Amino acid sequence: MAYAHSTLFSNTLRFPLASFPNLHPPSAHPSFRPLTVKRLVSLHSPIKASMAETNKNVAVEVFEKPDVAVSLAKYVADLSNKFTGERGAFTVCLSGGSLIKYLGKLLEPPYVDSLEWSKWHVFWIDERVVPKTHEDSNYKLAFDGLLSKVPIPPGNIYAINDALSAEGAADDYETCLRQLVKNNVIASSPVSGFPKFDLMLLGMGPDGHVASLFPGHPLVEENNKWVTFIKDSPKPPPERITFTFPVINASAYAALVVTGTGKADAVHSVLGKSENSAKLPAGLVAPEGELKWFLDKGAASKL
Ligand SMILES: O=C1O[C@H](COP(=O)(O)O)[C@@H](O)[C@H](O)[C@H]1O
Repeated sequence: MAYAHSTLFSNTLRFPLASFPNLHPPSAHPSFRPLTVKRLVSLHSPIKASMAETNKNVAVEVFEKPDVAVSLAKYVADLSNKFTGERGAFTVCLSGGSLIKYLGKLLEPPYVDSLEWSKWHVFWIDERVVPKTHEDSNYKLAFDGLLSKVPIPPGNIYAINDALSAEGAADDYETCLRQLVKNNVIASSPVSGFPKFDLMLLGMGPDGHVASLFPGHPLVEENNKWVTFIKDSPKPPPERITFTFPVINASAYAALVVTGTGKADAVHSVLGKSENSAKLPAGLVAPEGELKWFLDKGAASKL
């Protein structure tokens, strides 16, 4: 088994549908659900936009860099309150990379003392197949930066089994998730049958990858497994496990937290008017519920 350590906005301005054409993922993708822009809203100095289809929303917000963390903390806290109140548990999935530092405001008042940390269940959307003490470990990053500082029961923190091969760790993590769905800790999507996590917190690489789903890699097309593995990741380390798109896209809420000018091209490819970008993995994120992009001005500089 895997280790257990171990809103929307008032309309002020409308933009044409064509403003974010690349949010329409390729129809061949198993998780494809077309998005239709219902409204885009621009408020105060940050760009604030919201797009919605009948039963889902996509919002894009652009902040001054320090405000990314402020807004993200409020967003996570609101969802924690919602789900702990409604179902007595909050299932939240973390990425590695730059995301963790943007969660730092959760360690400050009012959140640190008011959130029901004991009801959190924490998972990894992707993990590197390295020991949990290794500098490349997404678990270590999150544990050192967040999880060790809040009273989440150790049994509610689901790290991968770092004693296994990549393939073994992916199978083991999926087995763990299946058991938690059986026990109703994780909800199940009535639409797809895949596990329905309350919140996915995603980052995006400069190449447009999310989780360990890289552009052009066959894993992007995986539509049966819940968790899979990669041994040839273009970004080191090469061996990783990752949630598949059907799991990412079954979630109730998903956030993409993307900062820096180095990601502006990929952001433009997904959200802008570029022709060939819909194939980037970030453009395939389409949760059953709501998707929100948290961008800083650098990442949004080419929109
Ligand atoms: O390798 C990874 O990269 C992505 C993006 O990381 P960032 O540092 O550019 O934000 C991350 O979301 C993923 O979890 C990680 O394994």
